[in-house]
Amino acid sequence: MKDILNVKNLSMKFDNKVIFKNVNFKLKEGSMTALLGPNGAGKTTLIRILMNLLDPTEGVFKFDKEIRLGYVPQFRNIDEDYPLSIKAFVGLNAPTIKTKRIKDHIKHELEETNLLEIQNTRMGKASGGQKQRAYLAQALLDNPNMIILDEATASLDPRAKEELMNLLKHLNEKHQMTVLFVTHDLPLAKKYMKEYLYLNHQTAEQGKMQDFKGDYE
Ligand SMILES: Nc1ncnc2c1ncn2[C@@H]1O[C@H](COP(=O)(O)OP(=O)(O)OP(=O)(O)O)[C@@H](O)[C@H]1O
Repeated sequence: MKDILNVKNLSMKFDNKVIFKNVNFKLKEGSMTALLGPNGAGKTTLIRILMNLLDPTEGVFKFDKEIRLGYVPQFRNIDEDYPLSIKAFVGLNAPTIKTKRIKDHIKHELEETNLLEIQNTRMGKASGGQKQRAYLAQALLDNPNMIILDEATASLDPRAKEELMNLLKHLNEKHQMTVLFVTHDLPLAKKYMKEYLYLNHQTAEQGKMQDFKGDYE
């Protein structure tokens, strides 16, 4: 498998505070990587840099030119009276005029994320797992071949966590989706992820998930 991301000598400082320095790593196409590290190690900062939302202090990174990036945040701030249905919420990431092709695409992603049967449920009434899967469906509308998830299982119950992880596994195995998954949940990462990238002490270490020995919690 080819490398789809090459990060070289990446350093980040906020004011004079060094978050990480000289970070080097590569990700392979179709890899499933847990981005691990204690609070404040810079996981979200690294993701924001990779998504071009923040400039690193030093260093470079390069995605393969065929990469289409999707991003799934941790769901939050959806009030109980939020009016949109799950289907309408997912469709926010599609053109306003819903042609048949677009409607079919939305339906396909609702199906892919096990939301089709409850597509008319209001987002405000949906469970945490359903809301989180709606965010995933939204991201999938962009046809990404790499997806970054930032603590997407953090506030889910155990069953909803497993369901989301099984979806990621399916996307990885059936659609060769490359996955980068920020998490503090080591047991979950050990069960579903294949590789790890561990940010700690201002540096990054990479390896096979089954060999991860860090114990930072
Ligand atoms: N825009 C900013 N300006 C100044 N400091 C920042 C900024 N963004 C993040 N930081 C600091 O950078 C450090 C790394 O934050 P970051 O959110 O990347 O860590 P993290 O590994 O994602 O942590 P957590 O696991 O708690 O989410 C923290 O000390 C944070 O306070």
